[in-house]
Amino acid sequence: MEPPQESAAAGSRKRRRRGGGRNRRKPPPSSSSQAASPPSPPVKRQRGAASAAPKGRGSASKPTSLLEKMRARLSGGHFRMLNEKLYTCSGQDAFDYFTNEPDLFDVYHAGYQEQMSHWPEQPVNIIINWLKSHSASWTVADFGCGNATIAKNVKNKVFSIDLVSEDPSVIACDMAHTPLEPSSVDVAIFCLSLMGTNYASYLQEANRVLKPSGWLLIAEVRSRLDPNTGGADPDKFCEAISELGFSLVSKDAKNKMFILFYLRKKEKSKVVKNIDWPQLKPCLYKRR
Ligand SMILES: C[S@@+](CC[C@H](N)C(=O)[O-])C[C@H]1O[C@@H](n2cnc3c(N)ncnc32)[C@H](O)[C@@H]1O
Repeated sequence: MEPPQESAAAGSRKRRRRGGGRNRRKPPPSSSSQAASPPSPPVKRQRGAASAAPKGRGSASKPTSLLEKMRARLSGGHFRMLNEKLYTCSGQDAFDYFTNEPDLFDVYHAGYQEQMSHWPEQPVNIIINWLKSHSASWTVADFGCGNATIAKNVKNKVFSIDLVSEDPSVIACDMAHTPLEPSSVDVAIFCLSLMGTNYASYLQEANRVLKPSGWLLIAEVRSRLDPNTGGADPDKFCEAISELGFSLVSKDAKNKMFILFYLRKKEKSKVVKNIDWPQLKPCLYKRR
């Protein structure tokens, strides 16, 4: 598979800098708190900072002046608004929204990184280690890649997919409809990214692009899958994915903030119509 073309993305970035920026769907690669309580405010995202930030330490520097404090408070509120939007609208609506306002992607990710800096462990790091312990020749699709941390930390060929492309290697699209070829990837990853109300269509897309026996890794916020706090029943969630054509290999529920599911695409599966997908509770962050 060829990587997405650089020129289109570079053009897209230039257009955004001019203020009229829009996402461009890249040409298809050819065959080839959780309610965490935020103490410190989000800061502007640094590229690649996700994996570089030491655990348990915020990437934010402490605001000193009153003006800085007010700015931080405003951007924290903005992050929570964007986060709620992503959890309560469809992928297509989210794509249209961020395409029209691509700078909001930075606002969202600054706030997201700030929240993650308080998590004792980040699921993306566990996934990176899992990939490193398997074949580097596997092709990976990272659905909802954010800062493309996975692509930056493994040797594998990674198709990084998100609503906005700030890097030529990231494919900007609604991940319900990617330009990837059918049966073309060995691993599909959703790391805290099953956000839209139509999340089932993202998993259907992963099913389409995965090779038979390919791996599906899903990390989700614990509270979204906790029936005791209004979340979905994790067994029902797994049952629905199984009806889509996957077998659960293992479930890692030992982390405080998230659950990780390791599934494999069945060699052959009969098509189940009308799968009963449980609703995943939006993960809304409290104001700290
Ligand atoms: C919570 S962030 C996680 C980012 C990254 N996976 C990580 O673990 O650091 C979720 C990401 O999914 C992306 N996302 C949500 N819905 C999407 C959609 N329909 N299509 C593409 N990306 C989407 C968001 O833009 C965001 O970057």
